[in-house]
Amino acid sequence: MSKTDVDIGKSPSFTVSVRDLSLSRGTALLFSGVSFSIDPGQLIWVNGGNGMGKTSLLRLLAGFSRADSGIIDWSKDGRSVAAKDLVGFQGHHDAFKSALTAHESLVFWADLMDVPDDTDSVLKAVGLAMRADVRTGALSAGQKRRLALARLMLSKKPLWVMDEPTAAMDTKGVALIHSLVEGHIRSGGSAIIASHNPAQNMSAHTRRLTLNTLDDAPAGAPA
Ligand SMILES: Nc1ncnc2c1ncn2[C@@H]1O[C@H](COP(=O)(O)OP(=O)(O)OP(=O)(O)O)[C@@H](O)[C@H]1O
Repeated sequence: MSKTDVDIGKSPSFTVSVRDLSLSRGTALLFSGVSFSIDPGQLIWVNGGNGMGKTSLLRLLAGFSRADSGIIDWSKDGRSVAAKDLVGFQGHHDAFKSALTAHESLVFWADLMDVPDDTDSVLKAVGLAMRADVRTGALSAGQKRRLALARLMLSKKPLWVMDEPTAAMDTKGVALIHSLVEGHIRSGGSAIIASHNPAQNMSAHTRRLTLNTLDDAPAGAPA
């Protein structure tokens, strides 16, 4: 493990299996026939145009909503577990209270997630050590994204589900995300990333899932 790798504890053996998932919104079929599985050390890159259902799929994977049909099985050490036991989610909304400082926000989340308070080290890892005492309401958009990344590291969850993590990030921020995800995967984690950008080879086991159905043919499994 290198200095920036995330310690996710004793390498858990986990798999998330998705079988024949379909989801509609209103009268529109977003996707159907989506099947894949992800194991430690793997990365799945979810592509698709605006409104194709990337966020909706990620929310299913995080256990926040239910599919119309199909199965998602989250398993750890051979036993089915709840999504929250495996998945750390980084979405579009940061969910930080604007009156709390960056440091206070992470202390709050560490307590809520019942994980060790490694606040200082994760703030440093995302380049926010010097902004630790700034209210989150006064952070820039990119700094808020970095803080959300720090919370994801803090969560110690083995599967990172990330929705457009590079949005609002500068070039250094994009490189930082790539290296943190690489480190996470190297230390036995995995990641599912939705992005408009082409897939990045952050893992030797990178696959791509393209959502392009919207009311027509089923989306295929990742190549
Ligand atoms: N709760 C909801 N109620 C009704 N429609 C919804 C709901 N959530 C999503 N949708 C619709 O489902 C479609 C897919 O939305 P989603 O956010 O998953 O797309 P996306 O691929 O992430 O898009 P983008 O690239 O623009 O972020 C959109 O047409 C959206 O309006």
